[in-house]
Amino acid sequence: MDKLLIRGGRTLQGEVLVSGAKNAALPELCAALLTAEPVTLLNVPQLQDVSTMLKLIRNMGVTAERADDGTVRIDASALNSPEAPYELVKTMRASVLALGPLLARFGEATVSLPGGCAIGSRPVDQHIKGMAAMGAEIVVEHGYMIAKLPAGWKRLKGARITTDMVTVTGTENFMMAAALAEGETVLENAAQEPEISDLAEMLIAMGAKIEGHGTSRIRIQGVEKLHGCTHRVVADRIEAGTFLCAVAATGGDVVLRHGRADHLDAVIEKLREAGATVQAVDGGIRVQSTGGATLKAQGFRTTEYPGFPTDMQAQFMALNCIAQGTATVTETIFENRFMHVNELVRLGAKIQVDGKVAVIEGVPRLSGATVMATDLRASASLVIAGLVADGETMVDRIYHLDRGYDCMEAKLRGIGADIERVG
Ligand SMILES: CC(=O)N[C@H]1[C@@H](OP(=O)(O)OP(=O)(O)OC[C@H]2O[C@@H](n3ccc(=O)[nH]c3=O)[C@H](O)[C@@H]2O)O[C@H](CO)[C@@H](O)[C@@H]1O
Ligand SMILES: C=C(OP(=O)(O)O)C(=O)O
Repeated sequence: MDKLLIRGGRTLQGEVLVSGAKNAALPELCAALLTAEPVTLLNVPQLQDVSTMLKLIRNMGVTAERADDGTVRIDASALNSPEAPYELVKTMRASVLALGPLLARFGEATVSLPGGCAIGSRPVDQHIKGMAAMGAEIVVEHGYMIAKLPAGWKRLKGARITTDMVTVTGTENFMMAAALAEGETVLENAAQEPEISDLAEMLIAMGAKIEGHGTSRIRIQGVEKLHGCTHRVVADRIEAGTFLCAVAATGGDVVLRHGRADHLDAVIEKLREAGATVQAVDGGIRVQSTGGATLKAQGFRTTEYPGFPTDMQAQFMALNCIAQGTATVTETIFENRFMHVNELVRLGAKIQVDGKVAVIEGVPRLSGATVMATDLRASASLVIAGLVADGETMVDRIYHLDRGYDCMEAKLRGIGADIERVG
């Protein structure tokens, strides 16, 4: 099993190319199921989750070709098996995004329940509630959501859907299903993440009628058919945010090419308050920092976009570990997203957790050790901690990292980090 070996203490300088967003590419690969015409996605990141999603849609009779330059061509004209089996869904929760497109295009879907994961129980009750509101008959049996249109129906029916909480993949599933439904769908309490807007723009390029994406009320007028399109996947704000935290913590001067500062307001604000200089520059983001104890620890609460993203909580916590002062971090989205804390403590961090709240007291130095990654962003926080720690840090179980970071160690090496993958 691959591990990352990091020799800490280097500052980072140069330029990093930010990849396409995992959380946009995954729903967009599913959106290609909505049409029988070819769809081309550009800037698709090289990630394990993308490979899993391609496997999932190929399993449905879809042709999907991936080129080294990030182009993926999908032809779902021969879609013949509307099923997302447990073996694939269990490794990637985003498989639930097949539910809406399959129901809309094929009139039925059998999608495995994803089950819990390291960061929380992550139920899909809202996805089920929304599809049912559009008329789908949906039961949960033998670990699967089995959904179909009522007898005699050709399409889902538009509906008003108000979810109990803001759900990102829920909003995406409803938007995709509603694009081909009969009549109007209004999504209240919709997620506003940039990935939602990126998906909406792709759907609009396919002929969908969508308004209000990027706000909490999205209106979709269903159309009978969608056509093919070419769409470029938006830059990954979480990858960019991860590099921002890494450079702020180690010190250095790095430009994140293609990074979108306007998608990272809450994180950038905190990095500035911590003492880093972060600016939007032409075609990217520049971060300059003197690193370590010159920074001040920053408290924050994770919330839905445009608030501080839960997917950045672990990485910012790594920075807080070596900053001056004490910070309180509250995780409000997932009930178990502090799995990185015990591993950071193994590196010498001082952190106390009480329920949703972690209190981090900055220490002058971390010292390298072997640590274990437990989920995707926890892995990234351990890499950042390893970059600032004295001596060698070995991060084990980096298959979690490979799920969502495109060539992370090569990108870090390119800006001066001493990091290598070992078997
Ligand atoms: C592929 C993808 O885009 N993943 C992102 C997406 O996950 P995902 O879409 O799974 O997360 P949600 O926005 O749905 O989850 C938000 C909260 O709602 C709860 N919930 C959600 C749906 C539901 O049916 N019932 C329910 O109780 C969840 O358990 C969680 O507590 O948004 C998360 C929150 O920003 C990010 O961390 C993930 O990176
Ligand atoms: C939690 C994440 O992803 P997923 O929803 O795919 O598990 C993430 O990207 O941090």
